[in-house]
Amino acid sequence: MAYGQTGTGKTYTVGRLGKDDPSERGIMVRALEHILSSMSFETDRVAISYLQLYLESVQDLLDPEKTNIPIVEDAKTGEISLPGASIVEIKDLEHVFHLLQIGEANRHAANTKMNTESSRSHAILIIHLQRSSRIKEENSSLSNDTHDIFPDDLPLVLKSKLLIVDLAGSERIDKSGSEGHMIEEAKFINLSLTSLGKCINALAENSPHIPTRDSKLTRILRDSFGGTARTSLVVTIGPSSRHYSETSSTIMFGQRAMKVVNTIKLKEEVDYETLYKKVEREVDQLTSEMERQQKLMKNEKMQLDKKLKESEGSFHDLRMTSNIRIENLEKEKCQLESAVKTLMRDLEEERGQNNLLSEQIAELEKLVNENKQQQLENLSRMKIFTDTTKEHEKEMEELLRQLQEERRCSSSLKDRMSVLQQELCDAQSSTQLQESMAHELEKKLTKVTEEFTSQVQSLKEKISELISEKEVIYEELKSTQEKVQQEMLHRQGLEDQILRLKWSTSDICAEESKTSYGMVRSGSGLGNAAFVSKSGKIREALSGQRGTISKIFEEVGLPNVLALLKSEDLDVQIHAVKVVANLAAEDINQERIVEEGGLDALLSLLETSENTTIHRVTAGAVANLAMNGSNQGVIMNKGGARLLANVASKTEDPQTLRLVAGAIANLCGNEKLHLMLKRDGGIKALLGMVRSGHAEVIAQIARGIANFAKCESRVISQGQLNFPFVPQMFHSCFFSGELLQLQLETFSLVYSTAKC
Ligand SMILES: Nc1ncnc2c1ncn2[C@@H]1O[C@H](COP(=O)(O)OP(=O)(O)OP(=O)(O)O)[C@@H](O)[C@H]1O
Repeated sequence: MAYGQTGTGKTYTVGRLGKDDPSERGIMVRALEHILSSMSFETDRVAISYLQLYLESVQDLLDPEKTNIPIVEDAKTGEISLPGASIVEIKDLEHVFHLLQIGEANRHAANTKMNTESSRSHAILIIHLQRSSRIKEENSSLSNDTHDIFPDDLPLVLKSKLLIVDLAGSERIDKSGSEGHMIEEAKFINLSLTSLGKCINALAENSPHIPTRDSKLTRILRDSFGGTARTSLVVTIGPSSRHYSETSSTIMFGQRAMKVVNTIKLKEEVDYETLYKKVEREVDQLTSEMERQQKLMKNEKMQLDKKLKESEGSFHDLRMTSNIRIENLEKEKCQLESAVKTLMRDLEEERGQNNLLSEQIAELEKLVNENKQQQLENLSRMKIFTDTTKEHEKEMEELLRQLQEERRCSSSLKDRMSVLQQELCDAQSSTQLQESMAHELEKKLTKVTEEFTSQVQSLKEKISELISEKEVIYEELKSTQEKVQQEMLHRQGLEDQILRLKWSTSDICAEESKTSYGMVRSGSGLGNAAFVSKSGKIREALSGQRGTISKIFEEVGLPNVLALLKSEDLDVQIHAVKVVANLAAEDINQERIVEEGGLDALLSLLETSENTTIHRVTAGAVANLAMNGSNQGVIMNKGGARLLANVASKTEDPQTLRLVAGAIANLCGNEKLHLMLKRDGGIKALLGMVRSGHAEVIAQIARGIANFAKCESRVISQGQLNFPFVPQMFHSCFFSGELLQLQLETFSLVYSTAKC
């Protein structure tokens, strides 16, 4: 900037053209001359705008019609631009002269006292410089994002702007001698210069606020003084002492301006246009390369398709060959399987024969078990035989296991064949490998076949061994059968003996049906002596028969006899009860029969059986057991009185009633059981049997009453005798001669008891 009083040589210093004499040239021409001499038209560009600021209006000196050009400030960078101004690119110095001449011609000037050609406007020459460059990353101040996209060899543009300002004169209005319109000019000039001075002052003082918006001059120069720009100020003064104050003011202005500290910054930015072109070129190259690659791929694909077809043809041939081989192998496999099946059939036949043998052995075991004597011997034989059979079975199992192994071998052969099939499928690329595998498989198959043949041979040998062992077993079986035959004959003899015993027992029972069992023989009741004297002969006969029974009993054993009480055969059951009844007649057997469970079996028969003979004979047996004092309590505890009463209520058979009455009569002999007898209905049943009217029944009833009364007489002193059945008996019975004595004795006892 050239600052100074009017006529002091600002325009002379800055804007002189010096077209013919280079020494006459001002800073504008010299600057452009210097730029043009150092620039390259390939990479660099220089253009100028020539403006004037007149009355706070920006005008284009190169195109005077453009007036009031707006001043635009970039919000981001703070750069000032004048969008409406002409920007003319400079090619050479002549062009510079031409443009500056145009601008000079259009500049507003007026005569002042100070200067006949005083510049009344601020002339501003803006030189736009642009230099293309390529800067590596380390030297670049560009943002990281830009470098991420274009990592190296970036097309960059260095931009610069040189403003050469020829300010209007800075003198005061009065001194300049301006009048009218010129006063207005002077005011605007002073306004802009004053605001320029304020800005310089603020910059010199590092004030936070620079008042650049006060005038258009400071707005245009905003990015050209202070901050990042380099500013040079030419101060022009007049040598005359008359202009002392102006000179002083100008110099002070210059001094303040010297205090302004600037920090220059290089302005560079990416040349996006060039970059775009470059990228576009690269895209074109890549597209053509891609098309070329696609073409190549297409050709390769065609070649590969051709090869694939050829491979498929060869693969088809290979598969055909493989299929033929597989068929051959499967045929061999079928043959092997049929051989295995034949062997299996033979083995099954052998097994069937062995099963038959086992069945026969089981039958033999059944027969042998029937005889206890021979059982142990037969068992030992059977054990030996079973062991032998188990061994044979083990051998058979071993053979079966071997056979299963053969089957497993066969299945593994199948698996191998399937693997071979898979491998054949996979062997698209290698026929040789396929053939070698098939050859190997054939070898394995041959080996397996040989192994199988040898195993079959060994099986055959084992089968022949089995056959010889089977013959030995047959011999043993024959001898065992002969022994069983002998055992059966022996058993037949034993069964004959049992039959004979049954018959003899039947005879004894027939006799007994007319008498009683041992109960009448025992002498616990009243009237016993008379009865014994009358039946003495019978008893002698019975005694002989009981001897026979005792012998059987000793031979067979009580448990076995008692077991027959539960026989399914009614005839056997009846005879068994009869035998037990006779045994119970003996004092020695009575307790033992109860201990061995005979009483339970008899009571069970009384409860469950519907057979009258069973009822009769069982009642006799219970009556005999009831003769024993210790048995009486057991009978009562097991509900014997209740069961006897139940039988008595169901039957009208005098023999049965006689035996039931006898049993209850025996129980009546035990004073401890009287309450239970009453509770279980024994006394009531005894009394109810009077309805029979049969002498022998009445006799037993009377005996029971006598036993009861005899016991009651012993306890009468401790309580009152309740004997309600006596009158009923008197009323119901008739007195036979045989029983008269017994009944008299009974009644006398009853009455004596009642009296007490
Ligand atoms: N160094 C110099 N040598 C010879 N002549 C000079 C010199 N400086 C200025 N002049 C002459 O002085 C006159 C006034 O100069 P100039 O027009 O450059 O002053 P100015 O400061 O630009 O005035 P204004 O501010 O009014 O335009 C001109 O005729 C110029 O030729």
